[in-house]
Amino acid sequence: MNTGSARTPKLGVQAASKVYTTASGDLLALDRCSLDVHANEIVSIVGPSGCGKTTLLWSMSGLHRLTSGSILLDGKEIAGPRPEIGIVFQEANLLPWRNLDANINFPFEIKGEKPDRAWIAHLLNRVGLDGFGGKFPRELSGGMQQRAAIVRALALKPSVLLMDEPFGALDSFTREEMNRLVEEIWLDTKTTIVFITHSIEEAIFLSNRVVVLSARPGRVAKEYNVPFPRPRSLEIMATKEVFDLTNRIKMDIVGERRPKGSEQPEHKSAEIVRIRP
Ligand SMILES: Nc1ncnc2c1ncn2[C@@H]1O[C@H](COP(=O)(O)OP(=O)(O)OP(=O)(O)O)[C@@H](O)[C@H]1O
Repeated sequence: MNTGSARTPKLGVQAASKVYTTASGDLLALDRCSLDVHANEIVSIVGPSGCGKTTLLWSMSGLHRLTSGSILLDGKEIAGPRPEIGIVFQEANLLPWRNLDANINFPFEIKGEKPDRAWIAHLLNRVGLDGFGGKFPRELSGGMQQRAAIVRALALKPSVLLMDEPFGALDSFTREEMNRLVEEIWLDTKTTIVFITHSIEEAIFLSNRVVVLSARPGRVAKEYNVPFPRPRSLEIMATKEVFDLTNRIKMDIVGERRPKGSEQPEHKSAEIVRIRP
């Protein structure tokens, strides 16, 4: 499914800046933010609230235009949404008047393409929604709706899946279940995933790399490789190494949140930290 080479990042963010024009003036959300995501990686993006995570993800999807800078997919600049890039939002956004099958078919109808039924059946089975195709969103729990949203995105066989805090609204038990599901799907498909979350535990559980953004305007402040073996069992997640890494990232975010007076923080190029398993 992936075509990126070892040299060319699957998704490249180059000096991305985004200014929102608001009633009270211009707001710089991203400031020359650069980041490479390699094929088959799961990269999580964390950072203080309002630092520009969603802005960055939407820019990566082509849904948001950057003020300056560029987004490259397999080395080629993108100028708008691309079929190779799927996205899952915090809300499942299923159409309430369509049943699950019809919701999953919807993007294909828009594109005038035939869905790959065998692949969709495989995905529904993978996420435990076998036999639910005739159900309407109101008949499904929040976790089931989000699983359906993941199937809808993966049905299009994207080579990159962008996930914007997809499990933020779920209870912690369902959230852990969903994290295991994403890991399983990734082990299955090796789809490149960029995942935004407020939960450092979730980021560490899922990722090959965790990227910490600075306080707004967002830039990459730090990166951590996450070398723990997969599947990441409860035992692995309870180790001192995971605990220490969680705390380091927490401290980074708290540090970024601290008021820095009127000066803009000066960001050095991102430090890459390697943790031994
Ligand atoms: N459409 C918009 N118009 C104006 N300002 C916006 C818009 N979208 C986001 N912003 C502002 O840009 C900044 C970054 O927002 P963004 O949602 O990208 O941050 P975030 O890190 O995802 O936030 P959170 O952690 O709260 O989810 C915030 O100050 C936000 O208020």
